Amino acid sequence: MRRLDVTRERKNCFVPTSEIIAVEETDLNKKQHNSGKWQKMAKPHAFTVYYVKKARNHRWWCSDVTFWCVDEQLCNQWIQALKELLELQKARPKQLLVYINPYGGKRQGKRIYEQKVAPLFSLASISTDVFITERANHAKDNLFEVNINKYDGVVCVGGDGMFSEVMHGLIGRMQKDSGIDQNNPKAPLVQCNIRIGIIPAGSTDCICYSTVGISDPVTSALHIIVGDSQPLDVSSVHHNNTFLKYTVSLLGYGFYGDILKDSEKKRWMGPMRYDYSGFKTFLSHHCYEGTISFQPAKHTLGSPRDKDSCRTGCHICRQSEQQLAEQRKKCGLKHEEDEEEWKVIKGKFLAINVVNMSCACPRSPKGLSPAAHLADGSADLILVRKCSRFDFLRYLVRHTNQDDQFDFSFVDVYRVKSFQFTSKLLEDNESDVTDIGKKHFGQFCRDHPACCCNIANSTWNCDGETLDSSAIEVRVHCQLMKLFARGIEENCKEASRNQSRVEQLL
Ligand SMILES: CCCCCCCCCCCCC/C=C/[C@@H](O)[C@H](COP(=O)(O)O)NC(=O)CCCCC
Ligand SMILES: Nc1ncnc2c1ncn2[C@@H]1O[C@H](COP(=O)(O)OP(=O)(O)O)[C@@H](O)[C@H]1O
Ligand SMILES: [Ca+2]
Repeated sequence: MRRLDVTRERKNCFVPTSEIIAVEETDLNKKQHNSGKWQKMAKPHAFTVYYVKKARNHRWWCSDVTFWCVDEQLCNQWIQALKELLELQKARPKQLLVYINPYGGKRQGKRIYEQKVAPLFSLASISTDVFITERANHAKDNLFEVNINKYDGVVCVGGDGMFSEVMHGLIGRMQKDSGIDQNNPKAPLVQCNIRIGIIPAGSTDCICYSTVGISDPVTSALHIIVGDSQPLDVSSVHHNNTFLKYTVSLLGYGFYGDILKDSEKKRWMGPMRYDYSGFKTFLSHHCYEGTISFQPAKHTLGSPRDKDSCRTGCHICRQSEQQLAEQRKKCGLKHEEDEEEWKVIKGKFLAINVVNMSCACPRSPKGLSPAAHLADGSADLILVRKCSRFDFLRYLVRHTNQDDQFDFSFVDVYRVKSFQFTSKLLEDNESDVTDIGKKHFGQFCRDHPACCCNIANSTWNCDGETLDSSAIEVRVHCQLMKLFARGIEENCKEASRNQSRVEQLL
């Protein structure tokens, strides 16, 4: 194929076809061609290639380059050839179902979608059915009714809560269609092959940040367009053989549960509500007593204290994927009895966090567990035992800097595949239902009334949704669903430098 010269003073660049967004014949009436030698062309022809340009900090944006030539046939041949190359990109979505939460974050979801995302989808010839939610659970309910097979993916515009809603709709629908009882905590769940794309427009946007590396609507739209795919572990939460919720990011009791509960009353403050409630909860310094049991994740190679983080093409997640495939071959969807040992820990805790991913977000760029993996079939259990306010502050500050947040005597971290928690209050009530006196201690610790140990239960923060249950059972389901994402790319700065250094387009 002959080469076309690249016009303008732009540096030449190399773009993999997988990152070309669209190719269009250029409207010469709109495009100025009064620079360089093209000015002298009697009747120029041109086409424009739109492609992904990688900037710093994992940010992507849509750039374009226009090629001019005098030969109309040659120009058309190039357009045709490039369009055929794009047709070969089979992982790209053609039809998407979009849910927008107009009240998430700073209430900008609709504007963000219309101004930043819809034009890119249209450029990439993606058709969309857009649904603006009118109430909580609207998207979830709708997902049980729509003809889901019509779509190549579902996009949610909002925060982690909105993502959680869409995920519950899709996973729930999948289990219902396959006759799986979600109330059975041991039921092997059916994988959800319809990918979800997240356009961040919420308050924390931790799921987007932890899977793409930045909370930026344009970057996320481009990940959807190029058809990226990132498998994701999902944990199910049950109480007494009753299904409560699924979680992919943070399941937190104590500190993060209390922040969430308080912040819900301050929704009008927007994302700032978390700073306000965070400060208030920090000052209240409540700790909670209970029993934790967990099964360590022995199948995975990594550890929560690893220095390396989960990155695009992570070998630890790939190894778990292989194990999963082998297990499926061996047992199909049959449940395999799990006899592995349970470890039990009793104590007083300021925070009990179970995280399926790092939980990195703009507030905490490394996240709650920097070495957690997106798709290894395990979660990191972080226990912050009762300590002084000062020590707890030191711990929190380490969420925002490079220091090791697990290097404290009052913090323990375990990689687990299942986990259970029962609050002391519930244990007492269950073991001694007749001892009515015990129930009247109210908010105070019986051992030391002056300490901050709260006899009342905390609530669970389940991906930003409150969950009131003082006893739960959690199980990690390896790679239960997929996102339009590629994980966090290594050496992003290096990649963007290379992109502009290499010399040829195609
Ligand atoms: C002295 C400085 C202390 C700073 C500590 C900062 C710690 C931040 C950790 C953030 C962890 C985030 C885990 C993600 C949780 C989200 O799923 C949840 C809901 O998100 P969304 O639906 O988008 O609103 N967000 C939260 O629970 C907020 C936690 C904020 C804590 C300050
Ligand atoms: N139209 C709506 N009105 C009220 N709540 C909604 C609506 N659509 C979705 N929700 C709910 O709002 C909650 C928070 O949404 P989210 O997009 O995560 O915003 P934020 O990040 O600010 O919490 C979710 O639980 C979701 O179910
Ligand atoms: Ca994981």
